[in-house]
Amino acid sequence: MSVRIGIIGPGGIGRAHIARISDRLARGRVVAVTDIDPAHAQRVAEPIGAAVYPDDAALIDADDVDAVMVTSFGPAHEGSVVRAIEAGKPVFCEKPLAPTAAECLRIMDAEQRGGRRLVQVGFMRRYDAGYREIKATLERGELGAALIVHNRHHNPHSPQTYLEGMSITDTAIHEIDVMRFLLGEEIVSARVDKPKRTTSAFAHLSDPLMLVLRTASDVLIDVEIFVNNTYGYDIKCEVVGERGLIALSDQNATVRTSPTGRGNRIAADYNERFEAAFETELQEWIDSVQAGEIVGPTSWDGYAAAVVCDAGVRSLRAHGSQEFTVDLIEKPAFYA
Ligand SMILES: NC(=O)C1=CN([C@@H]2O[C@H](COP(=O)(O)OP(=O)(O)OC[C@H]3O[C@@H](n4cnc5c(N)ncnc54)[C@H](O)[C@@H]3O)[C@@H](O)[C@H]2O)C=CC1
Ligand SMILES: O=C1[C@@H](O)[C@H](O)[C@@H](O)[C@H](O)[C@H]1O
Repeated sequence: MSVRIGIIGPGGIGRAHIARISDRLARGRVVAVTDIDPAHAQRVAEPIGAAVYPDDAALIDADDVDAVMVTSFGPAHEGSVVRAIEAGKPVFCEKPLAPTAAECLRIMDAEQRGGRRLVQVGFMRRYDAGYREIKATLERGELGAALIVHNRHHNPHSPQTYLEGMSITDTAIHEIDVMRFLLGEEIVSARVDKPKRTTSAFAHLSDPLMLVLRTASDVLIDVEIFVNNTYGYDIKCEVVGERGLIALSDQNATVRTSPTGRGNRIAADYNERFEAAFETELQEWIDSVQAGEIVGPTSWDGYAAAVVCDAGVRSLRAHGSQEFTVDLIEKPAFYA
């Protein structure tokens, strides 16, 4: 039998996930929808024959909802995730698990009180073939130890609702998580430097930013964050090892040559760039729900990334260029 999924807040990414589950993935079905905008929920639910619920609590408690997806905006995540945990239902929560470490700690407390793992966080880059190849290469020791990592995270445009701080908590959080995944260690400090501002961003936003992180073993990581580059969704990651470099290649399988030169397309958005990763991530989540054992990125991973974000946001608010320590609690045995 298919896993019957209820989705809370199907905006941009939520609708893309519904399309994946309905058209391309196996063993899952979206049967319930809710959104803070009921007319929007109705529009999303109708074509897939799903039921509409007035709020997250009603959807979570519905008898025919086996598992919950939370794709509302970050500040609304904690309430829905905790409700799902308290109802004993597996919950896939888009990143960030929550925008601050304090909210993530409350989610972890609820999950531990319930006594079993129910939460998977939507850190989809862990499922990307390029990042997996980098991780495997580092683990085989072919490049010696990693010393420095350069990252680029560009978006073409950010909306007016994208506020100061989100460059860290909503955007660079992908790099923060994937650096922990690749290097297998925690980040211990964060600093934000502010370069010259672009004229393409809304006035309330500092853009671009440079986030500089240091890990427990002293690997230095930089993340160039630019969410109004005007040209595309551009992601780079290059690890400098003791005996060589390894980097993500451009996302395209082909390179086109024409009278204007040689090149490839830049992805327009996260769906185009990471489609394969999203599909693997969601299929593994559906299968893990069916198997009764959740296996993807945990609440601890969501919390550990949020603590780094907290330090980065503090540096940003201190007008940048000041390093802040990342203070993690001791990892509970529950998440070992
Ligand atoms: N993994 C990835 O690459 C991506 C992850 N995301 C994450 O997904 C989440 C949603 O992002 P988008 O889809 O871009 O946002 P969006 O603004 O397009 O959609 C959010 C939806 O949630 C609804 N909503 C807001 N508060 C709600 C509440 N309290 N209860 C129910 N519904 C509520 C809104 O009405 C809207 O339909 C964010 O946490 C974002 O960081 C978004 C894009 C890509
Ligand atoms: O997760 C995502 C968005 O929420 C975020 O706002 C963008 O900056 C990221 O590129 C995208 O992958």
